[in-house]
Amino acid sequence: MSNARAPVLGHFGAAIAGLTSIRAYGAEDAFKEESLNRIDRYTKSARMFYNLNRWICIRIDLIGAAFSAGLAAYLVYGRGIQEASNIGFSLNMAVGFSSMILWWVRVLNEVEVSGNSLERIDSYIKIEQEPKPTEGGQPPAYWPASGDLRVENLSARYSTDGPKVLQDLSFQIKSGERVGIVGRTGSGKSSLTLSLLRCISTEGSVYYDGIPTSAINLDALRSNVTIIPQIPELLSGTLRQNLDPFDQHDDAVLYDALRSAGLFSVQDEFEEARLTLDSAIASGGGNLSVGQRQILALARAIVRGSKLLILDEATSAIDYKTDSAIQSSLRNELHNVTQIIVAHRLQTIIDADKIIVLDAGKLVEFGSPWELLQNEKGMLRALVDESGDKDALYAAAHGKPVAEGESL
Ligand SMILES: Nc1ncnc2c1ncn2[C@@H]1O[C@H](COP(=O)(O)OP(=O)(O)OP(=O)(O)O)[C@@H](O)[C@H]1O
Repeated sequence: MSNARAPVLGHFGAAIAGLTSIRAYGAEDAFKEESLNRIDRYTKSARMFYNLNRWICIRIDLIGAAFSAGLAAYLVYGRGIQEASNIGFSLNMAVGFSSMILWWVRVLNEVEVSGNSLERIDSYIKIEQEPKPTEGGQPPAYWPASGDLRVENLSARYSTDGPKVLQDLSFQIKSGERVGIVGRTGSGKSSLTLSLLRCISTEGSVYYDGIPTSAINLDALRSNVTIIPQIPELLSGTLRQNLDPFDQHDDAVLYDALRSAGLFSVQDEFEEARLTLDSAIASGGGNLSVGQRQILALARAIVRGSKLLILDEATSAIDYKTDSAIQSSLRNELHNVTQIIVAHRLQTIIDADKIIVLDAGKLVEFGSPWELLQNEKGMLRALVDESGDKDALYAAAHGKPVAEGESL
């Protein structure tokens, strides 16, 4: 019965969360049917459970009643006349005893049913865990003083027997550099960001400010790197709580971060629905657009002040104008912060200090954008040539506007 109840509740929760999509795709009937099937399954076992309960109740009551009646007959008509007080006491105990037996049966039954939850907790405990923090894994207090990153022969895979999704990557990023990662879909861009955080199993070495990341505790590493994923996660509460959950900064710092992240360039100061520090945020950021969520995640990253900031297509849902405003704020506001930017949109990273081009998990090009564009057979050049605004990209990579008719 416990096993059948969870799917009913899960399906109900999912249906409520996706109500708009269900209505939009006209999938009400399919959902209703699935829901009824799950309720049927639950009802079958629930009915059996309650019937068994009644079964045992009636039998124990009958046995109890027969025992009490037998005792009463014995006490009244049996050998020697007993005192009324003794008879009353014995009968009272006999009736109480039979209801106690029933109570015990019910309690034991409950324990068995609840054991199911223990079994589940046990199976969760037995899943493979990440290494626990150790004394030796504590980094020095000054670490990280810079965002220097050195990667040597880094390979990664999602499971121990899975294929290598990154193969022998080696590169070095100086503190404060903006580095773009480009490559076709599935080339390993997101996997590279995950392996820097040791979220997937890796081989080779990654040195962050001179210390190998494999030698430090995971919590220390991850609290010193900020990653903004494609769809950022927000918590329910106010915008202030989302930016600064531990109440460590004042409003001026938070407003500055919001400005740097570009929030004020996408909303009007007098707009009724504009976001302020006191705006309520629904769980998961459900009441914000994906673009707004990305801007808030950026602001949160600025407030955290890590030395290494990874943006995984973090501005993919923002229009080009706002994206370039954000990129220029990131360039100007985050001094001495190394930025690794995974971008599909080449405009976002074409003026980066360096670009890493990945292809099928291998690093095929690494250098400044202009340098890479000189290589006629290069992959970055091919990607730029394929794109719609090739000229603007060349100009941005070169750092100056290209005059009409000038040869690239
Ligand atoms: N959770 C996963 N388990 C197993 N393999 C995965 C997983 N996620 C990605 N992969 C594999 O890793 C390879 C690289 O994927 P990755 O997500 O890093 O690519 P990407 O360059 O970021 O792509 P995109 O531009 O579409 O985001 C792919 O071949 C993919 O099949």
